[in-house]
Amino acid sequence: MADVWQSSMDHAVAVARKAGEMVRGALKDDRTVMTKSSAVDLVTQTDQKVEQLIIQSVKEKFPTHRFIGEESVAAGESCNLTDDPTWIIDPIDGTTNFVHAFPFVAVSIGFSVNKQVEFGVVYSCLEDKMFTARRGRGAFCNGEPLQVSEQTDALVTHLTCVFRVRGAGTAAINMCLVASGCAEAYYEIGIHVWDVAAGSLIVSEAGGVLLDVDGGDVDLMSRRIVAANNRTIAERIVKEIESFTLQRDDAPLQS
Ligand SMILES: O=P(O)(O)OC[C@@]1(O)O[C@H](CO)[C@@H](O)[C@@H]1O
Ligand SMILES: [Mg+2]
Ligand SMILES: [Mg+2]
Repeated sequence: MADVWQSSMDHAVAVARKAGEMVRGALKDDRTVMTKSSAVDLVTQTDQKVEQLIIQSVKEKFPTHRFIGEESVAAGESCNLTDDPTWIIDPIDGTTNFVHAFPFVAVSIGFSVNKQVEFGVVYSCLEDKMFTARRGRGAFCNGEPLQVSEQTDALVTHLTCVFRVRGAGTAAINMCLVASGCAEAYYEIGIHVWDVAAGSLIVSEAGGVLLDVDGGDVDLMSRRIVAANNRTIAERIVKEIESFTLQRDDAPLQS
């Protein structure tokens, strides 16, 4: 049966590649850094230009679709997920890495309909790795199928004291490492929906498990996530985490 979202997904892959070219080009230029919510929340003109590039090109092709983009939200746009087809965009996931030319920098595009992620595209642009997933149809890296690891002993991306730990500095790539079988798990409290919308589908389509840090179902607006190769490891991580609650991404704006 024809896939109604295939042309949107093809467009996402094409525009992510273009965005990656922009990011690679910008690495050769001066990278002027600004801050957003705190001294460690960085943004560059490249983040803003890449988001404009993606949104503009999607608007031309799919004028009725909606957007949640990191830099648009930072500029005051709302962050509410509706049932409408919605592009959830992190133009550069790993801005700190980008500023330092640390080679893990991703363009992340998730696409949801009826609040369900239909496809995810994460382009690790300095590695030239294009991760894709379509709901119900598997996850791929540069066209090769992805499968989570079968290990029962965990290598974890991000913070924890009981497992062996690595971190790429980008939620999107950390999740693709789990999907690729290079790490068994990733967890984080403090991410935003644009960091994980695409990566979450890539993990689940590669056979992985997603949980909230309290062990319930994952909620992409809650700013908390555990992604693992299997339920046993996900639940072990849930047991170890001292969880806390942050203001949700879709909390009403303060006036
Ligand atoms: O602001 P950016 O670069 O889009 O994203 C910030 C980020 O890279 O920082 C954290 C690193 O662990 C992750 O939560 C998240 O993906
Ligand atoms: Mg990000
Ligand atoms: Mg970003």
